[in-house]
Amino acid sequence: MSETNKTDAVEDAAGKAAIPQQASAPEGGSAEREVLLRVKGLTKHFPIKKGLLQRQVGAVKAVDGIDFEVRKGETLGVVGESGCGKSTMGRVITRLQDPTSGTIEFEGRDITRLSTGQMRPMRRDVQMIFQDPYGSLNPRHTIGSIVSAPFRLQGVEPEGGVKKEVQRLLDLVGLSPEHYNRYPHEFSGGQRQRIGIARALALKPKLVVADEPVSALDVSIQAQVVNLMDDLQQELGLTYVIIAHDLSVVRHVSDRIAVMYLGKIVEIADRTSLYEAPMHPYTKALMSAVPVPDPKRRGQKSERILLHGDVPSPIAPPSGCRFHTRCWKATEICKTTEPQLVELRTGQQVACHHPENFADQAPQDTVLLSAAKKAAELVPDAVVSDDPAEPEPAAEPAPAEETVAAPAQAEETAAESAASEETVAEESAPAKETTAKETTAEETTTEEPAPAEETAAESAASEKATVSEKPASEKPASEKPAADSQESTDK
Ligand SMILES: Nc1ncnc2c1ncn2[C@@H]1O[C@H](COP(=O)(O)OP(=O)(O)OP(=O)(O)O)[C@@H](O)[C@H]1O
Repeated sequence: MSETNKTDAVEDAAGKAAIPQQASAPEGGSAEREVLLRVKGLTKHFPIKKGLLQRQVGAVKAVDGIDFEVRKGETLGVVGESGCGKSTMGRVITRLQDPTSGTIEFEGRDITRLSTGQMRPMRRDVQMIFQDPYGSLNPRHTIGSIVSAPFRLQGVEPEGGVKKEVQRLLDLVGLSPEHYNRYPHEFSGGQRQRIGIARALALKPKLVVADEPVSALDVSIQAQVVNLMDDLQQELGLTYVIIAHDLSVVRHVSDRIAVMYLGKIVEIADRTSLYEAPMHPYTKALMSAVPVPDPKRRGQKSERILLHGDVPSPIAPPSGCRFHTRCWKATEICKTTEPQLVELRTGQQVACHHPENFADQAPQDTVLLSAAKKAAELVPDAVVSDDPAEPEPAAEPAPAEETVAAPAQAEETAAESAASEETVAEESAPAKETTAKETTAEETTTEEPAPAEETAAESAASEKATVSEKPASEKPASEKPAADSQESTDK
């Protein structure tokens, strides 16, 4: 968002979103900047306790060893499916929650173990914007009281007095200073989010962590809030970490993007590389669900990679690569050895044994796991017609050969899989025979659900999934790939 040159608002395929398209960040520009936040080996495990003695019987591994840096003035987007640990990561790096292990450095200073008192001066520099503009403002407090709270808590007396400064902040976020004495219920969702932003900016922070800042808002209002955050970044030199599951929003706001899966960062790269040449299969599947509002691509067919199966439990994540239970490229090494996050291209770090758009990191390991053959499916998106009056043809069903593996080495692996299916007795039915009741090998061995696991499952189910987590046959008719001509392009 930092090097944004706003151009005209772009409508997406459904003609509804109006988030401004940004100019690409100059190559390498972001990398040259000073590091503001450095996170190393960060973990956050929530203990699961049972019995009278409340003995710990396990842990939800919400964040499980992540490393990244945020540079001054940049926007780092963090994406991933529901329950992958994005919000927990945001709360831990702002020290709203204590990490289990790892280190967090802010401006070169280790803040990992600072006490609440020691953290107080740092709170001015690190602020958070919350997802829910309805729940994050106290309904009994006036806007003036809410926005001035940081001054009271920090004992800061702004020049010209608190009221004048609050009114300036309200004006800065596009609200009338006369709203000072009103209550949150008198405002719309978008206005409330502006109030939350004004509160976060009161103490002139250096880093703002925004957790799903626009997901609770109407699409038209989302664009306004995104624009506002962008303007404020340029005006105040802010650094953002923006957590979101809406890939269109992340694409428009971020300089670099980190992709999380089950508590791990699987890929981190600048926006252009990530969207144009994703290297982790999971990133590729996520990106295939992003609508491209490019008039030149009208009339062309596009395809989405539909991942089968639920996200595994963060209580007992799969061995090796955590994505191997849903990956169409998974081989034995993926099951046994955890891939490290390494820089395979300049500025693009990936944790994968068999990356896309790059040389295979484990070329000796070529035999696909049986689960890999039914892990993903290629679903043709609806053809977008040039003529808005012309009805869109229904998408063709995916040809049988395409149902097993996704692009790149997919043809080869699909052919190999098809051949080995006939010879390997233990292997299950081919992907085209996948039924709603089918489970992967890991699913059958997953431990009995614990309360937190249920929460994760519920949240996963309620997510407006960019990558559908259910087999197509489980979905309502309106969501089935063949019928979702407009809806699928909206997501
Ligand atoms: N306080 C908590 N106690 C126990 N488990 C928790 C707690 N907070 C989060 N979790 C679990 O940690 C995992 C990661 O949750 P988190 O909210 O960070 O994910 P997320 O990627 O932000 O998802 P969403 O997009 O739905 O908010 C989930 O399985 C969740 O149930």
